[in-house]
Amino acid sequence: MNAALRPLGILLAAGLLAAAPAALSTFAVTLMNYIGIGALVAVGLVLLTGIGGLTSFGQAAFVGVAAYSTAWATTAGGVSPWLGLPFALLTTGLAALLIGAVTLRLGGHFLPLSTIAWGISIFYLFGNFEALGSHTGLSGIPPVSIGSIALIDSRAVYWLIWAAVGAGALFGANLLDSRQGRAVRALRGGPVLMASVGIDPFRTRLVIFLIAALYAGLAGWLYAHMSRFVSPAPFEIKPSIEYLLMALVGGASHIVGALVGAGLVTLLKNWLQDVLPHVTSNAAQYEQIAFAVILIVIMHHARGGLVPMLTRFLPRVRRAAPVGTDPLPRRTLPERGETVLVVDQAVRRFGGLVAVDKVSFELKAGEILGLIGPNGAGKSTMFNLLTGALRASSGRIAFLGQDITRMPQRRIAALGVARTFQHVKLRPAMTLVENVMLGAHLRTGAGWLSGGLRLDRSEEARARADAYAQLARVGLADKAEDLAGNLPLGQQRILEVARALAADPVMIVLDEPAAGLRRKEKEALAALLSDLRREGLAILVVEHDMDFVMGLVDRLVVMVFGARIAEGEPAAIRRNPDVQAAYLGGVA
Ligand SMILES: Nc1ncnc2c1ncn2[C@@H]1O[C@H](COP(=O)(O)OP(=O)(O)OP(=O)(O)O)[C@@H](O)[C@H]1O
Repeated sequence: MNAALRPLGILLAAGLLAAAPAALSTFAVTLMNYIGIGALVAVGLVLLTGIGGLTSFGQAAFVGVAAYSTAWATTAGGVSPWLGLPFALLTTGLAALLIGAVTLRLGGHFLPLSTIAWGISIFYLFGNFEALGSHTGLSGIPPVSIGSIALIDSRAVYWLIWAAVGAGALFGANLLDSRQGRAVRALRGGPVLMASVGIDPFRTRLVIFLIAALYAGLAGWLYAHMSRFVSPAPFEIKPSIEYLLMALVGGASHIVGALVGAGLVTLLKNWLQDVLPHVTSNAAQYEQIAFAVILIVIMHHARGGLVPMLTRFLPRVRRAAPVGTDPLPRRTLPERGETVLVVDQAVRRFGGLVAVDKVSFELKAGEILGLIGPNGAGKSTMFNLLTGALRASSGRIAFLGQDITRMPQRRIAALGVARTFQHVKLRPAMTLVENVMLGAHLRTGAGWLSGGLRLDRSEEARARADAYAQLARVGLADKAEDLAGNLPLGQQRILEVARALAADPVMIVLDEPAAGLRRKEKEALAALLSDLRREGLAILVVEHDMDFVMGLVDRLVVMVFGARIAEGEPAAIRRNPDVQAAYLGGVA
């Protein structure tokens, strides 16, 4: 949305919402309350599913855990509903952590499947638990009171619900524009990308799963004190699917989409419940069929949902470049000439295939080393061993004197190893500057809460200034606010170099950085790498473009069939008969 339109849109929406209780009938206000509760759950699902790519069919069960918790605490325990809220969030949070810890390590379809199992089982638990009123449920739940005013009337509860929706939406939007939010947005880029910039993908998944459950928990608390009665039915798998539908219809990757989706699905459901009994005696089944049809139509025609479909026609918000902000502090690099990397007899086998066969070499600060060899020689595998993306079968790799042979990728990144990828791994829907800021994850420390509450602004400003500086360095500053997915492939490679530099590394490893670059871009890249060498960085380059490599590197290591067949200065390598034979015609 346009920068000027956004506050105007928010003001208009807030004005309409504030006028609604006075303007609408009691029935319509009650409907609005249900929309608000649905919207809260859907905001959590936007973060979890739309942005993080983790599908949950169990959100209604989390709503139920919270609703039952507060119902039980306030009826059997006699505590105030305000105390019921932290209790409800605690039980929901614990349930989410438990389920998340068990299932989030499993990839593929395990999460959706296990959330279905969780959604079904919790429904039966509620229904069979005497203390929770079995299938009859719990009644007599007290309303929430503010001072002496009990929020009994739907017009009174309306304010509480929509204040919660407003706060929840704001927290979600803030979070997405923060350090941890970028981590969530990077989840779809895969674990190797995440770990290469020092992010723990499992932890990120677990926390966003927890946050989505807490949104559902807040909705459950509101629901229990609005209805003043809870029974198992609203928390089974069908409402879970409806919540998911809300997020998908509105636009699974937009917070506003959650609100729009909740509105549309609730209104449609209400309309179907009015109309279908006149048409069929099986209204409930036909309602499900109608929702299934809508879901299929959306999947086919508007995968991103309605909000992105509409905002596509509006100009995107482009932030101004930072002015006068200090960038992030930098580490002290090792002295030039100091050995930073020692690879000693590294071996990596894939079954019977030896992809890296007893390879040894060293790399010094202020040096560019080229790793060359024909296709399948084992260069990328060697790279993956150095960065921790793969473990060596035997041998030893040391970085700055520390044994990193079996170290997890994230810890190696934290020591100062940054990389680019042969197959570019960027987040296309994030801007260039956001992609680069991802690289600075370990140099910043803002947590989830400070991101959501916007307490991270000064650190964010410094990280942005730093990212702009890196983009300026690689010649992409004028495109800083463009989406990375719109860049030509060659420039995407350069953007990966900027992201690697944002980590303030001691060593960068570049996997075919010149592939797809035009001549002028190659020259600019070579000039940049020479500058970095002068600054004392250790640089390792895998490259097929011999002209580029020969004019740039200090030394070359040549690999063929996994083994190192030669090492030396470019001129000597050019003359080496073994190398010429390996390349069938020479490298010159
Ligand atoms: N995960 C894997 N499982 C099985 N074999 C693999 C795996 N990764 C690489 N290999 C094999 O190891 C050998 C070395 O591959 P690698 O990708 O490291 O070569 P490369 O020198 O980087 O080649 P290219 O220049 O084509 O990228 C190849 O035979 C490849 O098929």
